[in-house]
Amino acid sequence: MSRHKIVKNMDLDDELDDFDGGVDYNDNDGDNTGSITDKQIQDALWHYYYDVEKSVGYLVNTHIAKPKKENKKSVPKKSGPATCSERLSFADFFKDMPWLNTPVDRQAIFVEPLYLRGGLLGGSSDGAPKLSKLQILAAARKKKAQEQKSGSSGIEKPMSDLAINESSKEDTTTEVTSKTPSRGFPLRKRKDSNPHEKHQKPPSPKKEAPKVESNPQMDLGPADQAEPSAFASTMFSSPMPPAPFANLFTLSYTTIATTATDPFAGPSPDDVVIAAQSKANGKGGKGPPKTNAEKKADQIATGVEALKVDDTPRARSKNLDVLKEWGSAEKKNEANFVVIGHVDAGKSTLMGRLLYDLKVVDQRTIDRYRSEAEKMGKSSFALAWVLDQGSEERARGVTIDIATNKFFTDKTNFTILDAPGHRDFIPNMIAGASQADFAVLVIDASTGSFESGLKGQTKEHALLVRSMGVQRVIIAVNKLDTVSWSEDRFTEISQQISAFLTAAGFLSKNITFIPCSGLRGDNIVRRSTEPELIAWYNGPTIVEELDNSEPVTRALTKPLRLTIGDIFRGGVQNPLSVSGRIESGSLQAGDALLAQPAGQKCFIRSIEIDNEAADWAVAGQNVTLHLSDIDPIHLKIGDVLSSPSSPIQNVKRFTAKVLAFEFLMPMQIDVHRGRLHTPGRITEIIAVLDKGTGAVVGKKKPRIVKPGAIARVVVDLETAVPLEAPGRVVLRAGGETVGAGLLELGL
Ligand SMILES: Nc1nc2c(ncn2[C@@H]2O[C@H](COP(=O)(O)OP(=O)(O)OP(=O)(O)O)[C@@H](O)[C@H]2O)c(=O)[nH]1
Repeated sequence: MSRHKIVKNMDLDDELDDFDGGVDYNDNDGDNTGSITDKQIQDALWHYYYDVEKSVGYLVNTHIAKPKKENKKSVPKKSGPATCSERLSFADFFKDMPWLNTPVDRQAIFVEPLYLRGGLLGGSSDGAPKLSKLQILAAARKKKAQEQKSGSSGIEKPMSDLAINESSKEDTTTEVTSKTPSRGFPLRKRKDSNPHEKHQKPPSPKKEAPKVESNPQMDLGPADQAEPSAFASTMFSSPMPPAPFANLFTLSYTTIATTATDPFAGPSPDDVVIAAQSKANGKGGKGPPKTNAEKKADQIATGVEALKVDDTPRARSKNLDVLKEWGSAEKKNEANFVVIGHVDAGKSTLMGRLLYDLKVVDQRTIDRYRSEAEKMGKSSFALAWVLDQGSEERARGVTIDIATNKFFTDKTNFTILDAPGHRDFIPNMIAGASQADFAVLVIDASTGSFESGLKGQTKEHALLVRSMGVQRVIIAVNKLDTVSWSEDRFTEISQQISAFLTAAGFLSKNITFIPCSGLRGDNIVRRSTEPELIAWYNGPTIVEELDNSEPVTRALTKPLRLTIGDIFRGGVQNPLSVSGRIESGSLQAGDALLAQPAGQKCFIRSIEIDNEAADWAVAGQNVTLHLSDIDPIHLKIGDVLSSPSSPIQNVKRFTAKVLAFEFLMPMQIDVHRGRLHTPGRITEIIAVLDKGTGAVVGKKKPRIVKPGAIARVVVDLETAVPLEAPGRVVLRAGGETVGAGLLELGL
């Protein structure tokens, strides 16, 4: 705790009550020596860090024991110890400290060595220092360089900052060649030897160091002066250092009494440490200004960080005609589907079963999950663990983030995007839905669960995927084993959901219902053999229905767009990689990319598709791109990569045609587009539109839009982000989805 905080927390009366010390402070015998005021006591305590004994000693010496006259003599114009606002000399402050009472005959005099001590750990002091060959070589080089340069203002290469050892050697050697005596301790680099500072400031005429009253034997030229430590700065900083040398420190131990200033004028060492710690923890606060050494260390660290990426070799483009390559390649359909539905509907279990029955996951893995899940008392979640890999997801039994997995049928390569059902994780569900070609909506058919799901996320998820452009949905009427494979229950659910989905804009031909049990594996990969079920259903399984999907149309000829879904850093071969689905266009190794919103250019070093190297990729494919020529700080999840020749623009304002999930009015919102989300505000409602024709209905500029209506709204964002028509956006406020729709125009 800092001194100031300690003082704040102290009760002065308590502190005084604790001490009697044999002195009667109220004993006023008419003499001034006995009348010590509260202020004087408080000042004494403050002055002596609440050391009661010292405070009393001081008060007794000053006001009681010594005659008034003498008192005045020793502390002129003062009736107590120096207050905070008054300057206090170190001689006064430390006068009772033993180290300043060293008898004169025992005081040491510092004698400087004549030459720099060379060799290991200073080496022998006989004669001239022994220098290494490297030192001699460096000295000769330095001397030559100095002769060639006029003055001392040459600009060093920023790279030389990285050669810390080398430069320190050079400094030392320079000392030798110029016969400047060493002080016997390592010298720090001077402020004006920082090349970055030289770039910023024009060279200025050489200035004289300020004259400080000191022992001439101990005088150091500014070039030799080390920078003070934080503690030294606090305790010994010169009272009025001229601005240019404010950060230089003179080790004038013999002048302490004359150069001392208020040691508490700046932050205490504790405060410095606390500020540094809180800064390191990212807990706000600007903290104390950085010393030159710290700034330099930062610059070097930044340089090294930047080098890591810049060092990555750039790939040469093969200049392929990617669309031609794509046309002649052997290819299968590729489809991404998102699995949606209310929490605990059985989404992860169903997908785990699908992967298990298709042998994407082996028996041993499932057995391991089962025994681990049993230990946690969650044995029914073993199949869900195929997708729920996070420890928190497993402990809580809920999906938190989108889980992806792949499987292949004869016709199609599928990517599963298993979305979380819990309302708290809707933003992650939106991210998954934004990459999906179609959706599998899982409904819990067990008694009561279907009904609560309808009130929960079943409808919200379905509306969201429709608003995000998904046209086809397969409904898995799940957990039918819990209702004895009841056809009535299946029919009831199908009718209600069908009515809702068609109202939400899905065409009947794009909606399919399949009765199933993910836990048991009925109608997932294999057809059910349950007599009660096969008595009334002999339609396709989930996988058969997935495989019946129409091939996805790809926006191959449109400009390249890829939203970053994940970022990987620190790989040995690939220091920076990103993954995501190519929404439109194509790319190849060696291509330049523009990362928005940062506006930074980078290059594709190499490409991976399904963990295999590839030369190119096209819209619809999920890719991992290894990048070069960009600092990772310019990239984050949700950013968009595009081609520099037809870049996506950052917009701060747009109009959108949205379906209102809740009442809409001018209000604060969050705008979601895939993984990207940013705060903004609905600033204007332009009109309410007819659902079928899109014509304006009612009066223009209404003040409010009812749930279920479609409206054209203007949205202003806090920061510009990459958005363009006809992108899909979701508007959320207070943890609820309030609307979703089509971006019409960036303004
Ligand atoms: N009886 C029965 N239980 C099932 C079936 N499918 C899933 N369950 C159980 O339902 C519970 C929830 O399953 P999950 O797969 O985690 O549900 P989820 O929809 O993925 O949950 P979130 O992702 O957290 O929303 C687990 O205890 C499963 O064992 C089923 O077909 N029949």
